[in-house]
Amino acid sequence: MFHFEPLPLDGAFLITLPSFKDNRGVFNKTYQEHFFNAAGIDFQLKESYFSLSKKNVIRGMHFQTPPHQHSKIVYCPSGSILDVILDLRKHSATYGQFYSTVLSDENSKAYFIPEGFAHGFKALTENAMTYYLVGSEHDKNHDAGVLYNSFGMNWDCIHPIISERDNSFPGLNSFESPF
Ligand SMILES: Cc1cn([C@H]2C[C@H](O)[C@@H](COP(=O)(O)OP(=O)(O)O[C@H]3O[C@@H](C)C(=O)[C@@H](O)[C@H]3O)O2)c(=O)[nH]c1=O
Repeated sequence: MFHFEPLPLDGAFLITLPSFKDNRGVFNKTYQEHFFNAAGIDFQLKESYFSLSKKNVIRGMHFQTPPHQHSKIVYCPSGSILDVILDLRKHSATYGQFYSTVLSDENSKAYFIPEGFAHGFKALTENAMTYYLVGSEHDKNHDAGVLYNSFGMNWDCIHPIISERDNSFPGLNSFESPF
């Protein structure tokens, strides 16, 4: 069974995926419309992708701006990541607040991340896989971000491996949220 834990950031959930282990290995279910709807989540899949990251890679904090904003389901089928979501909804009581947790092949946890959030993570292992189910198609002109170290998250990482683009995002304080 899916287990949906509502997070303190309204609309976001930490999900425990159904996981079946036997002598061959493991089988995990990542999405089933009926159960997501029953938990109050309306999600329409438009795109899916995954990344593989070296240990201490930080990717984020990413989102797509309106009218291409999206919700997404994120999980880690292989290795482990420290995964972070940041509320960018201007009228939200938790604007600027974040939540972080470990997603891994051991714990079978996933996030449901609503529209209006930024998302990022640090790879805790070599070859950490991050898998996404996404509610809108990629649009490079609306692909945006907030600087990963500008909102109070302790990444516990002195020399992260990070892209130039991610390092050039505005900090949360100088960011005008479109959400
Ligand atoms: C996200 C994305 C990237 N790309 C391209 C752009 C670029 O050339 C290459 C790598 O893109 P990035 O550096 O943005 O990859 P990455 O940093 O892994 O991007 C991901 O980061 C995490 C934190 C998320 O939340 C995801 O939604 C996504 O934004 O892939 C697509 O073609 N489609 C896509 O949907």
